[in-house]
Amino acid sequence: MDKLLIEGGHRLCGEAEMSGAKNAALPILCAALLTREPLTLTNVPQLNDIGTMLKLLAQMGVAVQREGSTVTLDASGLNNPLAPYEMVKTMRASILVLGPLVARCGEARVSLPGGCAIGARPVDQHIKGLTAMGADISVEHGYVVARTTRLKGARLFTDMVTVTGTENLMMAAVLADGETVIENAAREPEVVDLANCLVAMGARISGAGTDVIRIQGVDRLHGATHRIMPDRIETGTYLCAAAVTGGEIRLTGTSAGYLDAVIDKLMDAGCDIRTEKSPSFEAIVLKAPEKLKAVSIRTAPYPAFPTDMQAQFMAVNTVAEGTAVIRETIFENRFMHAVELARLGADIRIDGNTAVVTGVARLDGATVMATDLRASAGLIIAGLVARGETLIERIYHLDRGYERIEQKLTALGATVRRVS
Ligand SMILES: CC(=O)N[C@H]1[C@@H](OP(=O)(O)OP(=O)(O)OC[C@H]2O[C@@H](n3ccc(=O)[nH]c3=O)[C@H](O)[C@@H]2O)O[C@H](CO)[C@@H](O)[C@@H]1O
Ligand SMILES: C=C(OP(=O)(O)O)C(=O)O
Repeated sequence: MDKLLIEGGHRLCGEAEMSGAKNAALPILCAALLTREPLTLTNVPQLNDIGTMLKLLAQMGVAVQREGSTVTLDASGLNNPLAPYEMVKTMRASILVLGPLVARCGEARVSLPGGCAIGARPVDQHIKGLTAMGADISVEHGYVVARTTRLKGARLFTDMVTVTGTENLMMAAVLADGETVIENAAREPEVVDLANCLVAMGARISGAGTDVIRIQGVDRLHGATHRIMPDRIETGTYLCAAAVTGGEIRLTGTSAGYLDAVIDKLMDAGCDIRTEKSPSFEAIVLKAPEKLKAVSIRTAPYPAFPTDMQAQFMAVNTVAEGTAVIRETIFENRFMHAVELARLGADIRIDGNTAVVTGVARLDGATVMATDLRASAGLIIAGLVARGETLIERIYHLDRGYERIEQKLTALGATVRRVS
């Protein structure tokens, strides 16, 4: 099993290009199931989750062509509306085939998904919404089994803000009969990116990016070409890595507009951040202070601070001046990186969904274990600033969500090596 060996203490300086967003690309790949015509996507990141999703779609009968970061999907031959456990056990986003399959085929058999073990992560809201639209759904032997004639538009209210729930229901609604209104919808930029792609395919959607999304069902969608939005979590991760090492970096291929909450906190920590913008280009430039100040955060749905950046900020706070309080309100088991950070000498106290992090003068390299995707990112950030060598085990999590991370970090001046 691959491990990552980091020699800490090098400032990150220079330029890195950010990739397309995993959490936008995954739902948008599933949108290809909604049409018989080809969907071409550009800026698709090369990640294990993307590979898994493409295999899943291919075994359903979708023709997949991939050339670098461009993927073309042709679902005219869709003939097997099944998502088997073996293919979906590593990936939460596999549940996103459910809505499109029910809408297009009138049936689906989708294994309950796996993904990061950061909480129970039920899919009851997806099921509740599809049921309200007329699907007959049962859970049998670990599979969601759905059947319907044509879905009917409905007024849907999710009990909590759910990102993939909103995406699944929006994809189901685009081919439903009549109007669907999703209330309490997720406002994440990835939901908006999916809506933009669906609109390019002929869907009628308004309100994406607000908490009420309206969808007028159409009889069919057509092919389109769509560019996947930049990965705001990858961007935030590199900003934290530069901040913690006292570095100065310029990130291209990304956009500050999706990162207000994260950039605000880094500025509170003392970083100097500016954006360079022209109609066709945007870059974010960060210069770290001599000494970072502790910053408290509370995770919540967009536009508030993202849970997917919580581990990285915990790592930043371990060496900042002062004490930070970190509240995780989205996932009940997303502090697993704390005990691993403690191995490096971090001072962290956990009480329920709250972590109190008191900055220490320095971290010391040690062997640690990555427990999920963003925990891995948090450990890398800590390893970059720790004295000596840090060995991170189980980095397969990392390969689900960060494209060419060793190359990008190395180009910025880090000493990072993958070892078996
Ligand atoms: C592939 C993808 O886009 N993953 C992102 C997505 O995950 P994902 O879409 O799985 O996360 P949700 O927004 O659905 O989860 C939010 C909360 O709602 C709960 N819930 C959700 C659905 C449901 O039917 N029932 C229920 O109880 C979850 O357990 C969690 O506590 O949004 C999360 C929150 O921003 C991010 O951390 C993930 O990176
Ligand atoms: C939790 C994440 O991914 P997933 O929802 O795919 O498990 C993430 O991207 O941080």
